[in-house]
Amino acid sequence: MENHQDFPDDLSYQSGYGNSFSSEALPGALPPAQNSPLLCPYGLYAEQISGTSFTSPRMLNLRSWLYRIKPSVTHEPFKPRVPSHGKLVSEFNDSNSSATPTQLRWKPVEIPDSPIDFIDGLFTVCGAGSSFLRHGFAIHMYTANKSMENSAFCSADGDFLVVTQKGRLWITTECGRLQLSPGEIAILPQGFRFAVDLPDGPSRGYVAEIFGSHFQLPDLGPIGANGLAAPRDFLAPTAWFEESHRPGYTIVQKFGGELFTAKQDFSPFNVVAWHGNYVPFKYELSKFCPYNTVLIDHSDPSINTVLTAPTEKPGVALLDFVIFPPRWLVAEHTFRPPYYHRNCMSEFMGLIYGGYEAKADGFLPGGSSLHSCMTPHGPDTKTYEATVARGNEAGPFRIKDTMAFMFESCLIPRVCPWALESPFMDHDYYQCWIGLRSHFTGGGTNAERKDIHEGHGKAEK
Ligand SMILES: O=C(O)Cc1cc(O)ccc1O
Ligand SMILES: [Fe+2]
Repeated sequence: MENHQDFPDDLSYQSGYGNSFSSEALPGALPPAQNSPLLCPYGLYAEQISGTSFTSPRMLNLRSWLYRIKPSVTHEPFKPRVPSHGKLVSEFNDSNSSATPTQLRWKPVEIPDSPIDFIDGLFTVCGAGSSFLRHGFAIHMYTANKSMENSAFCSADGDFLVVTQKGRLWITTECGRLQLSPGEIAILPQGFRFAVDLPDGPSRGYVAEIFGSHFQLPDLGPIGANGLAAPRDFLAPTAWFEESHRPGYTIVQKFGGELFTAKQDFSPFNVVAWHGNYVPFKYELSKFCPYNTVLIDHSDPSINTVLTAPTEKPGVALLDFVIFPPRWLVAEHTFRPPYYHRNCMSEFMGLIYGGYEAKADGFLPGGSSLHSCMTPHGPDTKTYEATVARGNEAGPFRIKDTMAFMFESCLIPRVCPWALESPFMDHDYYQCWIGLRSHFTGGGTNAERKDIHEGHGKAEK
């Protein structure tokens, strides 16, 4: 039995990142004046899900109240899943991953022909820190070709930010349903149960999971009150429930990177009404309103931050989600592609569609790259040569039909062995820079240079 085949085209959503929502699938299902009445309307159970400690400051406090047919606790004990998954990591150490300063790049991972759902198709590429210590992140990818069957997934470890790259996902959550197409992202917060159906068959994408922090919209500083990702473009689901008897229904819970299963005989999508601010969202990346340089020089990519998961240090992200969307390049006498650089933050990149402005070849939709802390990187030789050949007079140019993104973290990722040994690893990545020639015009001996500097010039000697 597939999960939930019948998503209507006109699913309704509620808008506004960070809002406090309320939603009823049956009129009057929300208790009017309190969260936890002795008896709830329709005989529902009240259940709270907390995404922050009870005592977190009001500005940061995240929680929702779910009114459901049976509470989540109604299940048999959790048991380690058989077969265990084996390719999910949530506490990165030298027994399961290794760090390397080498520039890494992967070709798009092929979606297998044999049946595989979102859970089994998920694998950790790299990450840092620990879900147990509530500080860290994991970057996963998934390839799947079939819907989850009679089961729901849940990460107790962290929030999922899902970037679909190929194939739509229909995601049923406890708060309602989300339809996700390539070019859209979903935030599925820690602890929420969800099921992934694949209406188009094969699907591939990226997931950033964060431990101990939640995504916020970035401050806009001098940009002002508008721009970048607008809160109203983030869509939360509306309440939807099913009251079906589902013998053998399995909750698959990711807990400390291990999978556990618990059986129950009903669907977990039995929430008839809910209210609160701890909710799943989706966002269409084409709605992003980019700001950028209008005269000279290349802006730092932080200007394109969609969401940021902060650490306790001001301005230092556990994980930033940054995009490189279509936009005009207009800077004068400027090297317009990304500059060559080394960064104390680590940069994982993916490509959803089109090409990426810093790489003429080799970085393909569905592929990825990792440039860790202080690892030098920048445009490939072809991009450099073509940019310089275009010269200073390049007019306004519109970057079109592309969507690349970056997960940027202050923590240094360790890479999982299956990612390092992957057949999709591009072992020749370094070659893309090897051809960068010296264009240095100040050659000669120090004495000759001194002469030139003092105006005697070489020819006069
Ligand atoms: O490395 C990358 O391609 C990402 C990136 C893009 C950019 O425009 C400036 C800095 C940066 O790290
Ligand atoms: Fe970079």
